[in-house]
Amino acid sequence: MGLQLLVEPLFGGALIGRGSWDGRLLITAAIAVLLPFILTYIVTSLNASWVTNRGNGNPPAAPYAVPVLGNTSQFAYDTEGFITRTLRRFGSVPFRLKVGLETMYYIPYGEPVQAMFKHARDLSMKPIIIVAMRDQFGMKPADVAVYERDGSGDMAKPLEGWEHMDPAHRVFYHQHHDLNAHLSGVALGALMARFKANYTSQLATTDQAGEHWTELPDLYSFLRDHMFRASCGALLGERLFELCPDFSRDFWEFDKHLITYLRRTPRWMAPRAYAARDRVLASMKKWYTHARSQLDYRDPTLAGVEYEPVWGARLMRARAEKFDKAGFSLDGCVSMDLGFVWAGTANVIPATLWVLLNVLLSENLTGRVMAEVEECLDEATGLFDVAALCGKPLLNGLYLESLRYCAATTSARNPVVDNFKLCGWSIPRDALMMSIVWFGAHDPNFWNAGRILPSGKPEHPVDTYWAERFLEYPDDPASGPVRKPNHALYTSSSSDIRPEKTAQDDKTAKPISHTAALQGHFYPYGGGSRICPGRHLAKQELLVAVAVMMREFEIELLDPVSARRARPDMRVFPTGAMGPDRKLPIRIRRRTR
Ligand code: HEM
Repeated sequence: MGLQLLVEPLFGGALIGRGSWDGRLLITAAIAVLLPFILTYIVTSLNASWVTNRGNGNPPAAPYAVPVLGNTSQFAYDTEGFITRTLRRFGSVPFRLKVGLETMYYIPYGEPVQAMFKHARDLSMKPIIIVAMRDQFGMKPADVAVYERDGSGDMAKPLEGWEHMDPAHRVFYHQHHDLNAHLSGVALGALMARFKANYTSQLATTDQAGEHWTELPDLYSFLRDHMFRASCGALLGERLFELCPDFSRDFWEFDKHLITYLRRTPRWMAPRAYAARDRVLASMKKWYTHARSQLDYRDPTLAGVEYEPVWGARLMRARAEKFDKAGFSLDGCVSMDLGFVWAGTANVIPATLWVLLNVLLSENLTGRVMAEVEECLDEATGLFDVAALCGKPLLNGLYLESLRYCAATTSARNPVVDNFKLCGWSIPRDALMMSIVWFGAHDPNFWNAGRILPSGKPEHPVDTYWAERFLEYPDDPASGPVRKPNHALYTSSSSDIRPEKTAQDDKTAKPISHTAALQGHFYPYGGGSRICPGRHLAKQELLVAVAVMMREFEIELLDPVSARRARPDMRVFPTGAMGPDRKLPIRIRRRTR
């Protein structure tokens, strides 16, 4: 009877009701076709429950219905829905996924992901970096082999058994070291100063906006193109855009197709996607060839020079030298640096959009943001003081909420030791472990979602952007990012909650983002010793980008109803921070001062 209920909607109740021979034959055929899937699902579900209750050993496998394919199609084509459902089933128990011919281990938010970040010494990022280089950035097999050869880890001391490896071949270590050294301290200050100067001068001189209102088709494209140019100019130098004027257009076309590359869609099925990647790689190659022909990165007069226009940041010279010594081909170097440009821009720019959009959507927020921003302007230079911006409570809150709202970044590791244990579960050596920040960042039971409305629904559900979510206001016990157990705090009858905060309130607010408070629910930059090396740059760029945009222009959304409905574009989930799912037409004019 159960099976009949299942096949009826598929094969037509009328036919079955008639009781004809044809109908019965069809039912029998349908049962014969579906039975293996149903049985597979039942067996894998029972097994999952049994292993989960056992509480140790190899983590349970997520149930599936299709024998050989396992979870492949759900994971590849409905990642968000599938992982949400599976997390509901397993709670904080890590689980196995059968994707393609590989097994991966999904690490839930909370305690398990914190444990993963803590065990840096026993874990590596090698497999995921190789996958990204090969599938995303088009690295060829000979160059992938340079990566594969290195099992020495990314710490200064090589892993056991790798002590005698040629130090020049330790690509993971050099990359990790150079990124951390050149994206912090003095180098970060120099990078940021260039970003700020580039971006401020671009916005001051753009002919897309003047003293009269001009309509533009999309706020995101406007922001994206200026931020991208300023950021790439600061990192790779101004020659890049002189040599490749279409670099920005080609890059974002490439970025749009990222999910296609990650799904390993064959080239013949997605020729436009691969053509876009070919174009952006060709541009990077042109720049690389030019830089090599113009300036020897070993030139002793360049030592200590943070920036020159040919190679850009000192980091780029350091990378080129290490890549050459490791044995990468020119194409290999190009893929490496396309990866770096992508990491350096493709998350921070969408994250900036959500701050800007939400500020523009609310008069109250616009006023409060302008109040903070004005206090950070250095009148003498006409430029913003980055440290002052980073210290402003509301701006911090907007930045954090934006990452919570739009980031679907992945942290992946694999054990490099036998018998690796995570919260009591055994993960085999070399197995791929992964965790996506989105799920913890959207857990409705964890985050403060504001007051409970008379309808019983929260005022600021986790799938909406709430400017004050990360802020703790001393006179508002219902504030702060984590939902408190005292339900009465959030009921709308609680008269001491003022619906709208003021600039004065913001001065007293404290942004809360430390790991202990957020209990493994918020890791947009990953964590542990392999946390994103560009996180400081990202935060500073985002705040400067918003401040300069708000100070330079008056911007009005032409269709605020549609803009209010804009959500992260889930079609690209989980490739990183997601931009909006629609165009955001605006009118814009320069502020008169
Ligand atoms: C909002 C912006 C950003 C987000 C959300 C983000 C997120 C991440 C995440 C999740 C990782 C993996 C970390 C882990 O597995 O624990 C990562 C790695 C990385 N990020 Fe970022 N990132 C951002 C901005 C930047 C910027 C501005 C740069 C550089 C200019 C950058 C450069 C990198 C690099 C090079 C890696 C790989 C590190 C390695 O190989 O060890 N990121 N990022």
